[in-house]
Amino acid sequence: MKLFQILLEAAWPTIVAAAIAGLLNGGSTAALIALINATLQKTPALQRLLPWGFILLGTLLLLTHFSSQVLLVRAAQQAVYEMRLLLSRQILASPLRQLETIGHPQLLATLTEDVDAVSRSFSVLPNLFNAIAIVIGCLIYMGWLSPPLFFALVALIVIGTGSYLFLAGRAKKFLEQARQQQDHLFHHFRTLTEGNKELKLNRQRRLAFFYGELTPTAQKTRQQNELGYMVFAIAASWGQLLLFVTIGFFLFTLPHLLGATPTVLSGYVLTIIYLMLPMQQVIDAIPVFSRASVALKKVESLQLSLGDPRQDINNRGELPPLGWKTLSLRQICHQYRGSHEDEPATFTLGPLSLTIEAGELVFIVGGNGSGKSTLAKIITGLYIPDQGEIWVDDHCLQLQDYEWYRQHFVAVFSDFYLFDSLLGIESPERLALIPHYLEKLRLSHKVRLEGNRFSTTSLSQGERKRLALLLAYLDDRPAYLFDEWAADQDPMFRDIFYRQLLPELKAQGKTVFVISHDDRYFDVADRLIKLDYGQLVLASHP
Ligand SMILES: Nc1ncnc2c1ncn2[C@@H]1O[C@H](COP(=O)(O)OP(=O)(O)OP(=O)(O)O)[C@@H](O)[C@H]1O
Repeated sequence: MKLFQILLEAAWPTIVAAAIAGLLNGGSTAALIALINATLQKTPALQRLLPWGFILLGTLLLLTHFSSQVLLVRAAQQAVYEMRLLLSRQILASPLRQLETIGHPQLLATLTEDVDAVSRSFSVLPNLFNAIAIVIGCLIYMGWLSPPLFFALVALIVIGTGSYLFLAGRAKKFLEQARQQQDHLFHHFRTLTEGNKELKLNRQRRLAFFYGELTPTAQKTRQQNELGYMVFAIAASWGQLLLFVTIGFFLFTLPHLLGATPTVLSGYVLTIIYLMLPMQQVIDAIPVFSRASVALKKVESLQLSLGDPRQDINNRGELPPLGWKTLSLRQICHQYRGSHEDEPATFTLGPLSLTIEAGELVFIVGGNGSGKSTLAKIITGLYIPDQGEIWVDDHCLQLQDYEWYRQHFVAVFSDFYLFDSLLGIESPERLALIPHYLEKLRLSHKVRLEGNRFSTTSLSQGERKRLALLLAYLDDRPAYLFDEWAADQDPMFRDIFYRQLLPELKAQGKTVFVISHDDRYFDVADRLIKLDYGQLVLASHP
C-alpha cells in the first residue's frame, strides 16, 4: 500500500492534530457519560460540582468534535488532491508503451472510479476517527467501573469483530470482481461515445452492442456490487444483533453471575446504548474502506512507477542544450506482445540500423502495418527499443537521456491530439507569428486567437491537421515528424505541403521525417526509408 503511505505522509500533521482532538473528544464523551451516571445515581459528594462539570465537558466535547472534524476534512481533501496529482504525474511520466498496454478504459476507470473510492474513504475518516475515540473512551470508563464486566465485554467484542471481519473479507472479494468488471464497462462507454455514429447507422450492431455487451457487463457489475454490499449488510446486522445480545447480557445475566452494583450496571447499559451510534459509524465505514482498498490495489496493479527520478516530469531544469548532427539507430528491435509478457510477439520491427544527418528530409514508406508508425515512435523516443541502441552524435542514449532526447521533436501523428490553447508557447516572437501561420495554412477565415486559445477546434479533419501543424511550427524544434499528415488534405494543399512547406522546413535546417503513401511526391525526399513487415528493405535516395 505504497500509495496509501504517500497519501498519509502528505497529510500526516493534520491527521495527528485531528487524532489528538478526536482522542480528547472521546475522553470528554466518556467523562460526560460518567458524570450523567453519577448525577442519576445522586452521588452526594459530587452534587454541587456536577452542573459545572456538565457545562465544561459539554463545551470540551463540542470544541474537540468540531476541530477534529474540520482537521480531518482538510486531511481528506489534501489526500485526494495528492492522489489526483500523483496519478496524473505518473501517467505523464510513464512510458507510452506501458500506457498503451494498460489502455484508455482502465486509465479512465482509475482516474474516476478509484480516485472517487479512495476520496470517499478519506471523507468518512473524520466520523470514523471520532467514533473510535469515543469507543476507546467509553471502554476505559467501563474498565474503570468494573474490570470483570469489562473483560466479558471485550470477549464479546472480539467475537463480534472476528465474525464481522470474516464476512467483510467475503464481501471484499465481490467488490474486487465488480471493480474488474468496471474496466470492461469503461471500455463499452468508450465504444458508446467514440463509436456513436457507427452505432446509430447500424441497428443490428447497436442492439448487439447494447444487449450483448454493455448490458451483461453492467449487470455483472451490479450483481457483484450488490452481493458485496449485501454481505456487508448481513455483517452489519450481525454486529447489531451482537450489540443487543451484549446489552441483554449486561441487563439480565452478567450482573447475577458477577455481582455488579446498580451504579455499575446503569453505567454499563447507558454507555453501551451511547456506543451504538459510534459503533454503527465504524461498521458503516468498513465497506467504504474495503472499496478503497480494492481501488488502491487496482491502482498499484497498473504499476505506474512511483517516485522514479528519471521519469519525473519536473526534471527539465537539468536538460543540456538541444541539438545533434547525426542520429544513428543501431540494431534496433521492437516487439508488440499480447497483454502478457510471455505471449509470443504479434509484430517485430527490426533489427534495423539507420543513420540520419541533421537537416535531412526523410520519407518513411511501406505498406499498411509495415511498422512505419512504430519506427516513428522509436525515432522520436516515445518507445524505448527492446534491443539495440540510439546514438546521438557520439553519445549512446541511456534511459535517463530520453526526456532530453524527446524534446528535439515535434510530431503530428495520424491519431494526433489537437490542443485548443497555446500550452507552453510563451515567447512573444513566436506568438507574433500566429496570424502569419493562420494565413499560410489557410485557416485565418475560420480560426482566431482569443487570449491564448483558438476560437474553435470544431473543424474538418484536414483543417484540424493544419492547426496541429501551426502548433508544430510554433514549437520550433530541431526535428519534425509527420505521420500521413497529407492524407486528409485536398490535392491543392497536399501539393503545398510537399512542394512548399516541407522544403521550407528543410531550408531552415530542420530534420524532417514524413510517413507517406503519396508516391507522387517521393522525389521531394533526400532519403527514402522503406519498410516491409517490420524489416528495412530500402534506405536510399529515391
Ligand atoms: N499499440 C500496439 N499494440 C500492439 N500491436 C500494435 C500496436 N500498434 C501497432 N501494432 C501492430 O504493429 C504493426 C505495425 O503497426 P504500425 O502502426 O507501425 O504500421 P504502419 O506501417 O504505420 O501502418 P499504416 O500504414 O496502416 O499506418 C501492425 O501490424 C499492428 O497490428
